[in-house]
Amino acid sequence: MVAGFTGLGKTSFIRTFYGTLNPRSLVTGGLKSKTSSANLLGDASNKSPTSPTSPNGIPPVRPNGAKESVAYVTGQLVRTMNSFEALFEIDEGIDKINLTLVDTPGFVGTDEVIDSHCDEILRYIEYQFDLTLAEERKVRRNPKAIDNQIHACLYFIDHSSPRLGLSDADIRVLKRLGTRVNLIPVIARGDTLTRAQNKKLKRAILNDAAQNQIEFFQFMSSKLAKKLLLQKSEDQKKKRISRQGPGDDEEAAEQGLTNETEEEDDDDEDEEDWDPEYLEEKSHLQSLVPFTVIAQEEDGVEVQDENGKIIQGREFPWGVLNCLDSKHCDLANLRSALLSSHRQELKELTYGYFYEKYRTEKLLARTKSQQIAHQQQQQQQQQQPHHLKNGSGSSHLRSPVIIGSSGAIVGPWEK
Ligand SMILES: Nc1nc2c(ncn2[C@@H]2O[C@H](COP(=O)(O)OP(=O)(O)OP(=O)(O)O)[C@@H](O)[C@H]2O)c(=O)[nH]1
Repeated sequence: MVAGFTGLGKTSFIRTFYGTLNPRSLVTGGLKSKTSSANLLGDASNKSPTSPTSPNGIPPVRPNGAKESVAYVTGQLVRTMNSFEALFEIDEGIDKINLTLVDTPGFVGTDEVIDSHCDEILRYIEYQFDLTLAEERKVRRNPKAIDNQIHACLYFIDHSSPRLGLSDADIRVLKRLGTRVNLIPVIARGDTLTRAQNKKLKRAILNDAAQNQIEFFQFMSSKLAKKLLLQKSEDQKKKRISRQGPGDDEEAAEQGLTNETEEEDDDDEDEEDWDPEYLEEKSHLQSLVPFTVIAQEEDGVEVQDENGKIIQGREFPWGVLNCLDSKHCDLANLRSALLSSHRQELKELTYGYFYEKYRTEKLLARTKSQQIAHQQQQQQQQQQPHHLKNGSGSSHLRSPVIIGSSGAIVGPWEK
């Protein structure tokens, strides 16, 4: 899912991202619509970004057909007025993936409007949780049930404002979205930033996030990063000592690096087993956060590299920019993290943390509402005239029946 303020390049990103995929065939919208497709902002005919959802609070379903999905990612670029789910079945190495790209309308307007727009996004994410919850409650679960969850929300940050970093509105939105989804910060239109500006901006965003307790998805935990750093410097020291001879062993011991590394907690046993190359990749990805991306040229403009090969890029009077060149921007790294190296980790966090948290909150809320309903019933019974309390009147219920929060009738056995 992409989210953020209007005009930052979210749709352009989705289109460029699509250009990097190997689509097998397009999954028809009907397949997804039965289980999860939902339009965040109401009916497609309603063009207002602040239009309400259906009365029951669940966003109405709007299926996207195969044709629509392709048209969306290849047609003319227009402002996103309604959210859009594009579904693709892709080949990623040896894996076959059902990938859903969710575009959302950009935030615009007063704080109140932005907050209600954020509500819509949250409701959408929670709606996907509800679908999983409903599936889990079934006696016979559907073995072919589609993975509905939003595993990553790429949050686009504006870099045109004079104040570097996150705006107050970004902070408010990020704090809320971060309770429900893996957040990955993105700086779009990277071609408009120099290397120094980009570096400064990244630092400012991370500082603002840390100061405001906003947690982005960690490609590598700080503990593991520290461990890796110590390991590296230890390796370097060892190399230096072997070059200089045995006399310098003591110096290495004095540094205490080896011990320090071993003293680190043992609760990262799984991480210890990771292949060093994977650790390197994790560390590199973490160093890129927030990811700077550049979208390809729009309106069918063909861009060729110096060898005449057509590429996803942008052409300037001074040269050609390749969106997938890691020297130009972080798009290729982000793509590989989302679809390959961190795909599983993102999914595990979604189910193991965000979904579980939502499920617990929901169950607790249900229990509480049942308790309140029960207390109210008891109070009503106590206030009833004496002859009704003794069972001689119309009250024939021996045990209280409670209407649960879901509307289901539950008995005292449920307490
Ligand atoms: N120079 C440059 N322009 C870009 C880039 N990405 C997008 N744009 C331009 O920025 C404008 C807005 O892009 P969109 O992709 O529509 O932005 P959006 O965030 O989806 O906007 P909303 O639909 O309002 O939410 C378009 O004119 C794009 O061509 C980029 O990497 N570099």
